[in-house]
Amino acid sequence: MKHRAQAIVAVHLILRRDDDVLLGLRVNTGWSDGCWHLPAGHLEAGESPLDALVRESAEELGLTLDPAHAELVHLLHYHESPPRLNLFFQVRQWSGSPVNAEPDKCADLHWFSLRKLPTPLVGYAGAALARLRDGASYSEWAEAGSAAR
Ligand SMILES: Nc1nc2c([nH]c(=O)n2[C@H]2C[C@H](O)[C@@H](COP(=O)(O)OP(=O)(O)OP(=O)(O)O)O2)c(=O)[nH]1
Repeated sequence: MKHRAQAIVAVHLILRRDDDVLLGLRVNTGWSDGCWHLPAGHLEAGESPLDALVRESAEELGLTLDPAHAELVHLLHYHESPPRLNLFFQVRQWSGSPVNAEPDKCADLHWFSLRKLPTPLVGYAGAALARLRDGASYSEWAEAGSAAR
């Protein structure tokens, strides 16, 4: 019998202001707390990745995103059990100003130059941004490190 993988899907927002990107400092989430990370969220039942991106942007940042302005720029397969498909959408136009709408889960929100990202940064987010800078639309990551392809 075939064993088909059942992957968890997570969407990530690369909100771009010229050469800057918006990152949040995770707290009280139970995963990578104390690290900077892109605004992100898990796909919920019945949602498309774009639905999830629009919902998470509103919940976490108070932003209204037009899905037409979201460009899928990278897919990172995270080797874990279950595996994770991490989708990265870049957005350069939006309505409203980003605010920290979930201060219980995010201690700080800040714009950073893509050339000078903060530490500690969630490893695979930094890897995806670096690979994207190199023009790659696909990469793989395992906790021990990345296996870029
Ligand atoms: N590799 C890995 N990534 C994880 C784990 N848990 C976890 O939240 N993440 C990452 C994937 C996404 O980047 C991001 C989404 O988490 P989130 O906590 O922002 O998700 P969410 O807003 O949908 O909230 P929830 O599903 O935890 O209730 O966190 C994990 O166990 N392994």
